[in-house]
Amino acid sequence: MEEFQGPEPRSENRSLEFNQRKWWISVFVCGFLIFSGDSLVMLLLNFFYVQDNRSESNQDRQYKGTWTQALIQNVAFPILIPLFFMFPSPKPNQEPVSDQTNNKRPPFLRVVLLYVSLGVLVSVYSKLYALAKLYVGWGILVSAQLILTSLFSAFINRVKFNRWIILSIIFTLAADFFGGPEFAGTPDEDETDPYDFKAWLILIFPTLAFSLSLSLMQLGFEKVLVKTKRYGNKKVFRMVLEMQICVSFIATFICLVGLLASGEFKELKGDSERFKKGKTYYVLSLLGLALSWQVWAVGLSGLVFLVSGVFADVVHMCASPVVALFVVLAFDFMDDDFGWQRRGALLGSVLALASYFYHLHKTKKKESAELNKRENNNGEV
Ligand SMILES: Nc1nc2[nH]cnc2c(=O)[nH]1
Repeated sequence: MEEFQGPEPRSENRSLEFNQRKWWISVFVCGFLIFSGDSLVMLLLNFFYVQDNRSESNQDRQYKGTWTQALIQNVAFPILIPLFFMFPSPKPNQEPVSDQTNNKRPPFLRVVLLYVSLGVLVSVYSKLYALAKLYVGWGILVSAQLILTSLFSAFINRVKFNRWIILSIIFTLAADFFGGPEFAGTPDEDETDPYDFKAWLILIFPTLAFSLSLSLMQLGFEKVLVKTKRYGNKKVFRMVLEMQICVSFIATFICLVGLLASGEFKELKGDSERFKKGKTYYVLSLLGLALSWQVWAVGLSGLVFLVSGVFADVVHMCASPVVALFVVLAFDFMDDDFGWQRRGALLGSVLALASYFYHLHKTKKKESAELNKRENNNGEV
């Protein structure tokens, strides 16, 4: 799972210890990025929708502006380019490409195919997430996302589920269901018909695309990117930034085409003029949103790379009660408080994370014990 393999048998133990420490730090940093990204995005989204006066608009207009939001979710990827060059890259593997893989398709084509598929999935979930959030049913359905991620991970990534992971998933589902933050974009009067097939598709497709993208990302790191010559058959963090930049580039392109083709770009001027705090704040809030989405996305792909898609989704969903707390503190929404239900959800998040971390701790300990055993056996020979 990690990027570094100590070559000398004698120093293998110390190298493993060092790598594990580095790995734990990376996991905590990525987790922090997800929590920060989730919180900043929700605070800024609420600010945006409050300033945009949605509740006073007609129902039809309340569901607009979703291509813009989808574009904002992906467009700030260029800020990652300098970071990409700062991260070290291993020496490229000099072996001929055909020796590295039995697959007939050359690695370069597989990488392009991976990024294009992920770019399409990300654009689909960005657009539909922006739209689905405006439906009341979203709060109920978003929990299903983790179940889908688990199913995809079991079938596509062959992830094995033990009792600690299952316990973590159950606590996460409860935390997300009861601890979700208030969202100012939801129309006051929901007119969606429970039998409206289109509304169900709008709610189901972003969860499907999001869950599938996590599994595909994990598959990409483990089976495609490690096989490219550039990374010399190693897993390095640079891959996370490369994937994020390339996938966001494709998703940005698709969202831009959507924005132009739908004619939504014509509404931007009116939107900025209607913004209660004025045009400058309109631009600043979109800029802040775009940067926060990148913070979130790097944390998310980082955890997929370091652990798995399921773990990344668990951490993302466990952030809900914390985000709800920040929203309660920052806004004065009617009937929005941090009551016993949300406190319980926060406890659920803590237990979910504790359970998954305990599983990871046990896995790492087992790795060290196995190495010790191997070294002892070698010493005896
Ligand atoms: N579908 C989906 N899209 C997202 N975009 C950001 N967060 C989410 C999420 O939880 N689900």
